[in-house]
Parts: sequence; structure tokens; C-alpha cells
Amino acid sequence: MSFIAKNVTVTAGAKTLVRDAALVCAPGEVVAMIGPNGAGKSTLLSALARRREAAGDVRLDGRALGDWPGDALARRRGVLSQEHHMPFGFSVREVVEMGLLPWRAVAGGPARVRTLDYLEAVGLRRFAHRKYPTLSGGEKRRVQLARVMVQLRALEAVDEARYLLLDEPLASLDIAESARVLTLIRRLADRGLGVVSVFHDLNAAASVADRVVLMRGGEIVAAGPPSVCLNATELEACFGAPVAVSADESGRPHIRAQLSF
Ligand SMILES: Nc1ncnc2c1ncn2[C@@H]1O[C@H](COP(=O)(O)OP(=O)(O)OP(=O)(O)O)[C@@H](O)[C@H]1O
Repeated sequence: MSFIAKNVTVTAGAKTLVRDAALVCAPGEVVAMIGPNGAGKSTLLSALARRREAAGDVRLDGRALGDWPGDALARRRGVLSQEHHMPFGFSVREVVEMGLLPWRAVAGGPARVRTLDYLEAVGLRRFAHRKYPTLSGGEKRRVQLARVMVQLRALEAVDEARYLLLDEPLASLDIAESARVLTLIRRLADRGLGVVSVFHDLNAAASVADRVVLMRGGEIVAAGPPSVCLNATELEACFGAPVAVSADESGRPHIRAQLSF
């Protein structure tokens, strides 16, 4: 049981955006994708999500993504993209309940999902009746995370392995909400979900990831546990800028950019 990608290559015209990428995420694991702007992180994530045409082999629990029926795949794999256009004035609760759609044909499916618990998990229960377009950027992001979690029934025990693909889940979040979402990501993994997430904040990645994948120029240049991959030599080569790495109180790497005034 795992989410496995091999030989993933994404092109746009004559340009290769991602070359020959490979990645594995097992249930219970957080895999963080990091790298400089334009490295290909979002492109690879959207290829893993099957939202972008790509060459290669991507399998969820042994079955090629293309062979999964749509609703069954949606119940096993949720995707938080960077952009979520909601053209109509849905309420927050209605947006979260969109996560129930893949459960329509499942006996007892939607009725058993307590959507307000999911809004509680992202700290937005009090916003259930607000109109989604009136929310701030960070609030919208958390509502979308709640919707994707509902889609996977992420707060409930189910027999099948589920996987979350997140593109910058901390974008637009303040320090407290970032901490809430990071804690939530770790708890979901500890409950057995596999999580693959793009992070810009290297310390956030270091704090929550079991493994990190470093990308540069469309290629995976290093992969492994944070304590191995997040060292100054590797990061300076990847980002092309000086960094200082120390260990925090739990022994995880703590990364700072070196400023030159
Ligand atoms: N359709 C496209 N045509 C041409 N180039 C593209 C296309 N889509 C993406 N790119 C380029 O591919 C590269 C990788 O983009 P991607 O969004 O995957 O990077 P990223 O690592 O997620 O960056 P960021 O950290 O800035 O979000 C970028 O240089 C981008 O400009």
C-alpha cells in the first residue's frame, strides 16, 4: 500500500518542466517537496494528482491512477491546489460539503460525515454560515483544506489507505494558523494518511516531514529524512544562497538564510 510515482516527466511544448521524477509516500508518512521558485514542485504535484498530463507511472495502492474510477479515486486521494475558483456565493458549509460528492453512491456515505467537525479542525466552525467569497485568503485556504479532508473522511477511521496532496498548505496563513495546520497534517499522518506536500517554509517542512524531496530545475536532486537532506551544503546547492543550519530542541534541522546587508 502506497502512493508511488516513477519516471514522471512533464513537458510544455519543447520545454521540460519535470524530468524523470520518482517519489513514494506510504500511509502514515509526510513527504515534503521543497526547492526554489520555478523548481517544478507544483508541476510535479499536479502530475501526481493527475491534473496535468505527464509521462510516467503513478500508482495508488498498486493501481495506475488512470485506471481508478473518478469517485473511488476522489475518496482515496485528495488534492489541495494553490487556486480554488468558486464562482458563486456558496456558504462556507456548502463549500465544505462539496467534499461529500464522491460519496453520493456509497450507502450511508455522506450522512455519516460530520462536516462541522472538519471546520472545527481548521478553526473555522464559527464561519459555517459565512459567504465563502467574503473570507480572507488564509480563511479560504483553510476551508478548502476542510473540504479536501471531508472528501477523504480524514478524521474518521476507514479501512482503506488515503493520500493527501497539498500545494503550499501554509500559503497566506499566520504563525498561529500555520502551527494549527502543521499539527493537523502530522495528526492526519499519525492516523494513517499519506501526505505529500509542497512547502516554502523549510522549517515547517523540517518540523513535520518524515522525508523531504529537494527539487531544482525540474529534477529531484536529493531525497531522504530531514536530518540528512536539510544540511547547509545540500540546501546551498539547491537554492543557490547561503544558509545556516542548526538543530532545534527536538534535534530537527533549523534553517536560516544568511543575510548580507
Ligand atoms: N504551461 C507552461 N509553459 C511553460 N512553462 C511553464 C508552464 N507551467 C509552468 N511552467 C514553468 O515551469 C517551471 C516550474 O513551475 P512550478 O510552478 O512547478 O514551480 P514551483 O517549484 O512550484 O515554483 P514556486 O515555488 O514559485 O511556486 C517554472 O519555471 C514555470 O514558469
